[in-house]
Amino acid sequence: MIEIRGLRKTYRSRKGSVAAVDGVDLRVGEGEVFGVLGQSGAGKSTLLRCVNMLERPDAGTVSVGGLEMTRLRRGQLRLARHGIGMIHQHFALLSSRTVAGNVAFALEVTGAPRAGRKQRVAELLEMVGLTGRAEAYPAQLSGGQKQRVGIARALAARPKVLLSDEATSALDPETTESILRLLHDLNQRLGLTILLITHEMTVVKRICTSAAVMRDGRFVESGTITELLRTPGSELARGLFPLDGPTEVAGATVVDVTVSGPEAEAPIIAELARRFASDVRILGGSVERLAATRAGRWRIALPGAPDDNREALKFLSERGVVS
Ligand SMILES: Nc1ncnc2c1ncn2[C@@H]1O[C@H](COP(=O)(O)OP(=O)(O)OP(=O)(O)O)[C@@H](O)[C@H]1O
Repeated sequence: MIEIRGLRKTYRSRKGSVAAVDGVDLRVGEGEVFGVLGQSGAGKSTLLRCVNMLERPDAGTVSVGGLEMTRLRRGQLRLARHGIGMIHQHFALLSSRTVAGNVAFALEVTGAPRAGRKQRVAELLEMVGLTGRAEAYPAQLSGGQKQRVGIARALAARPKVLLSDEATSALDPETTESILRLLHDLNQRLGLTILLITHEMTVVKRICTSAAVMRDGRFVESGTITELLRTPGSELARGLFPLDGPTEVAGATVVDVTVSGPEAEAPIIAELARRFASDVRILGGSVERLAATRAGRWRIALPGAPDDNREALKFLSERGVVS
């Protein structure tokens, strides 16, 4: 649905130049929720804004739903943007318009026929759980409600793709959860493809089926969550499941084990104890439900040196990632 190849964008000023996006390749399949995680200044916003051409890339190609965005003329681009909704960290609502007025505005801009607008606004407000707040003004709404208006507005033209620019960063944890639930629900109900940028691991954990870590304009790792969990040393896997517990134990071999999918439900540690190491100790870990899969990660101590545990380590490697 979204395909980006060799994307570059450099900002030049008197102080010098910054390669905000420095050669990014990205593919987001239809119905996928792809999260780009990175710290401030990593280039996430620039990348996102290159998808709907709010920023013009210096090099590379961006195609959305098969349309090569970099080649479109102004009029064509305006039409193409109707198929790409966008939501923002600070909501970007019109303060002088009511909730219904904000949503209706999006319909006006896209040239939707006047006759059906009222009904469509009601439909959109229902979809985001704001029925009953149609006549309120943005100043009378909570942060979560404002973002719901932002989402309704972004979906007005029935886009296939939603771009989310730190949509939950200004919200408290509970409200973040409810907005992520709504986005997940819309993804499932409408088959909406979502590309989001965030600096919060929780967002990736809750709704992303794939993710990338961006640093200094580049992706340092990228893949489906399941693939990343199976990649030894993956930063994202570590971030999704921070492990506490000591990394060294005298007289024992300490290993981290990551499993996903059906393996996360299997009694792996019990089987390990029964077959190889009855004195195995769990030092830390958890099993969690991610958007795409169920996964578990444990730090365990096996009595003896690695050589004494060769069979046990082989058993673990066959079932998950051992690092
Ligand atoms: N319009 C601009 N002019 C000059 N430099 C810019 C411009 N926009 C972004 N930059 C620079 O490009 C780099 C990437 O910025 P970008 O906003 O894309 O990162 P980000 O990961 O989204 O961070 P943040 O979450 O803080 O916005 C930064 O060094 C930033 O200062």
